[in-house]
Parts: sequence; structure tokens; C-alpha cells
Amino acid sequence: MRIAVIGTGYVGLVTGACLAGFGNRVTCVDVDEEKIRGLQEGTVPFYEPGLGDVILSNQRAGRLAFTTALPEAVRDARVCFITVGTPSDVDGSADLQYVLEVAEQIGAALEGPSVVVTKSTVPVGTADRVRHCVARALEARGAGIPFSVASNPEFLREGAAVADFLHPDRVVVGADAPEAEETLRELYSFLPQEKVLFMDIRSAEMTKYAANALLATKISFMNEMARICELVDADVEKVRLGIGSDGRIGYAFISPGCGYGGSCFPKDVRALRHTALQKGYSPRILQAVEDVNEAQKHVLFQKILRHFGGELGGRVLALWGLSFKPNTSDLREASSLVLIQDLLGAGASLRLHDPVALEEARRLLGNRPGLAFLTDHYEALEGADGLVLVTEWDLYKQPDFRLVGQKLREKAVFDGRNQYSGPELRRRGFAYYAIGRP
Ligand SMILES: NC(=O)c1ccc[n+]([C@@H]2O[C@H](COP(=O)([O-])OP(=O)(O)OC[C@H]3O[C@@H](n4cnc5c(N)ncnc54)[C@H](O)[C@@H]3O)[C@@H](O)[C@H]2O)c1
Ligand SMILES: O=c1ccn([C@@H]2O[C@H](COP(=O)(O)OP(=O)(O)O[C@H]3O[C@H](CO)[C@@H](O)[C@H](O)[C@H]3O)[C@@H](O)[C@H]2O)c(=O)[nH]1
Repeated sequence: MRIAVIGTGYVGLVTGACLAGFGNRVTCVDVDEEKIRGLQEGTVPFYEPGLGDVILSNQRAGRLAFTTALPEAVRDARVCFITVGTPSDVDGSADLQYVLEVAEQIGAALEGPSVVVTKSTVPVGTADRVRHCVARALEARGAGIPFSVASNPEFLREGAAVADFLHPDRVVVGADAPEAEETLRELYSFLPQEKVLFMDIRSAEMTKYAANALLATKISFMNEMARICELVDADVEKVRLGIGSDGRIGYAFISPGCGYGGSCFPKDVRALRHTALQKGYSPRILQAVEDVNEAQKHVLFQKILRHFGGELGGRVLALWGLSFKPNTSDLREASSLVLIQDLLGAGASLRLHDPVALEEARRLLGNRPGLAFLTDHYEALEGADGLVLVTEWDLYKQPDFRLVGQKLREKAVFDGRNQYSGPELRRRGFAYYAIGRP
């Protein structure tokens, strides 16, 4: 099948490369010329385990191409996937300008029947707007080309994107035309039939927001439990095991920490809240999920401040892990950025390390006074008054604490992801602080 994928971010690249792997002829389009040039030369624009290999093998086999020329890619595509960004607008709503712009361009370029599929995360009703944009552009050319629209929200996680795409828990397709349903059924025939859930378009669009909102709710709930645990001298990690073992609750997404970040949960919870408010309903749970998360991003800072008697001027701290979660270079809405602002604002100097996000951090944060970027995580500890773990990369899971103690000026560990053993560290002479643990 000929497929066009418009937008070569995490979703577009993974979708395009994986679908090419099933023998489809895929062209990926982006407006970012540098990105496309890099992809044509085999450079993946971000860190995503396994993605480079899938891209390269399909590119070499002639099934996957990259271009900035949308019309050529779209012209004879049986399926056009829209995978551009839908960032938060100032009022919290999803900014649909890129999605609608692409829909218009598809309408201006189509030469044969096609299914236009929204894979970006978009508010309920967007497929209707996409349909309208495509139809208007076709009409403007006087072209009576038949097309249909569908919603196929994506559920992959960064850091595990290829595996998630190839082995999803489910694929959701919202379609209201038989040809759209048939085409997408054929496209996803690499999955067991029962994994592909067909429904009406609006329900499919809503499913994506409901899934992310529920996952974010689990995290905020657990962060709230951690706050209460601290007040009553209970250990949230024991509580986590105790409740996760209940099959009705499960272990997934109940790890407390320094707040959820990334390009999805924060913006999608905001967008869903905005949709509800627009319709006259004030969503109290979503509001609480956001409030708890915002507060949680400052919890580690408060522990650090308290440890140093309320004064951080002249203090140096080493930060391990900057990306919003392990196995990605993505820093969008990362908790580390809030903590860095808090610490710099209080007069501390920071020695930053991340296995892959260091360059992106340098680009974002610039060479401000008080910031040092270190490529070795032990070197980051040198002369620091404490180690702060923000993102739980594997590299940080079993550090040599003898070495950590030697490098640090003051033996203090602030563990934002509950990775270390308090009793063991205290035995070794460290002051140890975690989230929701005595
Ligand atoms: N990142 C994820 O893990 C993930 C997972 C599921 C769903 N989503 C959703 O998928 C969508 C895309 O997310 P992402 O993280 O892949 O985005 P991204 O920001 O990584 O990439 C978007 C790409 O679209 C390109 N683009 C913008 N306007 C364009 C245009 N007019 N024509 C062609 N290309 C254009 C940009 O240059 C950019 O390369 C969002 O709606 C997001 O919420 C993301
Ligand atoms: O128990 C947990 C699990 C996650 N997190 C945090 O939650 C954020 C998001 O993590 P994760 O969901 O693994 O990453 P994303 O790549 O943002 O994926 C989410 O957002 C995507 C975009 O919509 C969806 O496709 C995925 O299904 C959904 O998991 C990160 O900051 C994590 O540190 C926690 O604090 N505790």
C-alpha cells in the first residue's frame, strides 16, 4: 500500500518506518528541511532505541523515503497519516494549526481516492474539521476526488516506541465510511484482529485523551499518597507493592516521583480540561491531577532546601538525569527543568549529567552562570554538596556509592525516583531523602 506520513516526529517516524517494514511503500514528509536532509542521509533526529535500524533497513530496501515535498508524497497515497504536533495553546487547548494546514495541503494535492487519518492527538470533532479542510481544497481545484477521514490515535511511549507500535495492547480506529474501515483493517492485518478496535470517530478521539488522563491520574494519585505517607511515617514503596498486587489496581503507573512530564500527559490533560470547560463542565479530577503534578515538581527542591537549612547560596549540586523519563533525549515539560529553575533561583550551582539529553539541555538552558554540563556521571559529583537523582536511567541504578562518597563534598543524596535503599545509604554515612519514604 502507498502511504504518506506527514510530520516526522516520534509518532510519524515510528509509524512510517514500521509500516514500511510490512512491505508498504511509505513517504515521510516534514517542513523541517534540515531534519529531512538528515533522515535522507540516515540520521535519526532524536534518541529512540531501535528506531535507527528500522529506518535504515527499510530505506535501503527502497520502501521508505523522506521529503519536504508534500504534494508528491500525497498524490497517489491510499492512506495519508497526519502526525504533526498539537502543542498546548496559551489557554490550554490543543493548537490545531499544523493539523488543519496539512489537511488543506492534502486536499490541494490528492489525485486519487485516499483515507486521511489523524494520528496526532486531537480534540473530539477534529476529524470533521479535517474533512472540511480537505473538501474545501479539493473544491477549490474543482477536483471531485473521493476521500474519507479516520481517527487512529497513537498510544506509543517514547523510549519504547518501536516495540509499542509493533506490539500494541490495542489499536483504536474511528471510522464512519466502509472504505476507511477496510483500508485500515488491511493496514493493521499484522495484528490479531481482536486488537484492532473499530468505533465511531468521536469516541476514538476521546479514547486517546481518556487513556492519558487516567494514566496521569494514577501518577498524581500516587504522588498524593507519597505526601500523606511522609506525614504518617509510612513507606509509599511498600504501599505501592501492597496495592499493585491487587489485580484490580495493578503495578503500572503507580510509581511516585518528581511529577510527570513529557510532550503528552501535561498537554493532553490541559486540552481535555479545556474541552470540558468549553462545554460548561468543570472537571474537578483533571484539575486536581494537574495541581498535584505541578506541586510535585517542587517537592525535591523543598527537601534540598530544608537539608541545607533554607540557604542554597554557594552550594553546588549534582543532577543525574534530565530527560522527562529514561531512554529518551526529550526534555519537553521535564521535571528536571523546574528543579533547575528552583535551584538556580535559590543561588545554587549545578553540575548536570544525562546519558543522552545533555546536548539538548545545553541548547535549551544555554551557558548560564551556575550551570556545568558533564559527560561523565561521576565527574558531575566532583566538589558537589549532594547528588540529586531526577530521572531513573539504568546507568544510575547501581552506582558505586564508595566512589560517590569520595567525589561529593558533602554526603547527601536526594532521590526523586525512589531508586536507592535509605538504610544502606545511611549506614554508609549519607543523608538520604526520597519521595514518600521515611
Ligand atoms: N511523542 C509521543 O510519544 C506521542 C505518542 C502518541 C501520540 N503523540 C501525539 O502525536 C502528535 C505528534 O507528536 P510527536 O511527539 O511525534 O511530534 P514532534 O513534535 O516530535 O514532531 C512533529 C513534526 O511535525 C512537523 N510539522 C509541523 N508542521 C508540519 C507541516 N505543515 N508539514 C509537515 N510537517 C510538519 C514538525 O516539523 C515536526 O518534525 C502529537 O499530537 C502528540 O500529542 C505523541
Ligand atoms: O508510574 C509512573 C509512570 C510514569 N511516570 C512519569 O510519567 C511521564 C510519562 O511517562 P510515559 O507514559 O512512560 O511516557 P510518554 O512517552 O509520555 O507516554 C505517554 O504519552 C504518550 C503520548 O500521548 C502515550 O502515547 C503513551 O501511551 C503514554 O504512556 C514521565 O515523566 C514519567 O516519569 C511516573 O511519574 N510514574
